[in-house]
Amino acid sequence: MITHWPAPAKLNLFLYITGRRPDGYHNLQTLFQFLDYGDELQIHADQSGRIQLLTPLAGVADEDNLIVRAANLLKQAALQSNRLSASAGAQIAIEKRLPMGGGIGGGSSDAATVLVALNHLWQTGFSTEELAAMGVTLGADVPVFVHGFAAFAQGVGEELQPADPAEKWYLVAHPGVHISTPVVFGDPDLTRDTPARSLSTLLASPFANDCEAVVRKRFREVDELVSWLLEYAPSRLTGTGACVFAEFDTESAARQVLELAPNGVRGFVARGVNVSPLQRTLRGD
Ligand SMILES: C[C@@](CO)(OP(=O)(O)O)[C@H](O)COP(=O)(O)OP(=O)(O)OC[C@H]1O[C@@H](n2ccc(N)nc2=O)[C@H](O)[C@@H]1O
Ligand SMILES: Nc1ncnc2c1ncn2[C@@H]1O[C@H](COP(=O)(O)OP(=O)(O)O)[C@@H](O)[C@H]1O
Repeated sequence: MITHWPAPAKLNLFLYITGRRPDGYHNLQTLFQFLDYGDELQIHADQSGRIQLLTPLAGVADEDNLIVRAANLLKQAALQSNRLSASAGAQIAIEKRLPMGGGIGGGSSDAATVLVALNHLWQTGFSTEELAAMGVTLGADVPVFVHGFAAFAQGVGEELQPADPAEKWYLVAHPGVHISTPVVFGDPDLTRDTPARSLSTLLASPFANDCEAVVRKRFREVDELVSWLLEYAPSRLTGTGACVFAEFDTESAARQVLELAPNGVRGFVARGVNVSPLQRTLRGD
């Protein structure tokens, strides 16, 4: 019986905005890779009929917590298709390591881990595709965490194609500011007309993030952090921020730079991985 389930972080190694859809959402071309670092969930299936979160998150009501929402979503879908009895329940605890709203996908990853873990523990037999389709209703990044392979994503992030980028070491740093995703996507200066390109063309070009210019313009802390990291290594924003990452060939090189981080900057060092730690746990690796 698996009781400990990883919920890894992700990076957007590149992120380009290729257009705006009639519903206001933006079409993206982005390359997702996982980090061998993240939250850890303890999940016990029981017969209480209830989903219990033993470790509430500060500032997030339990009913809004993506962990609870994912568990309820799976339970409802399983009840509707007669895969589960109403007495099925779960106790869930989380060790939260990933900064919330940092562009490294913590909430989405927690949700994906709950979907995958409870599908396993409750033996509800949903396919990965079915779990991903449930997950996308919780957030655009949930499907990539459910599938568990590094991926080139298009559309609003739901069209996934497996990818195999180099597994570098990363220093991921948080400048201590909160950045709202809708505010970034609503900025009139956002580049939203980058021409769509093939994956092979994108992999052969320098990687960039179209959100970075507006985020650096709005947040001096991000601007200064990127400038500082660029003195040591190729560095950029992940997602819509606030985290930025610098890439290194070795763990020790990344750690040396982390030790020099300015006051107010929190960070960690982790390896990029193309198979998610969640997949490895499920496969018993
Ligand atoms: C752009 C990414 C890249 O990973 O940013 P991060 O959240 O990781 O920073 C994500 O796909 C984000 O996904 P997620 O954080 O789930 O976004 P949502 O809650 O669905 O969207 C928040 C708001 O951002 C805008 N939005 C989001 C995604 C998108 N492709 N186009 C948009 O215009 C919309 O205004 C939407 O109402
Ligand atoms: N389990 C959870 N972990 C993190 N955030 C959560 C969770 N449940 C709900 N949220 C909400 O989702 C928002 C986005 O979280 P997160 O996925 O960490 O950021 P991002 O999408 O920038 O990577 C948070 O600001 C928080 O309000």
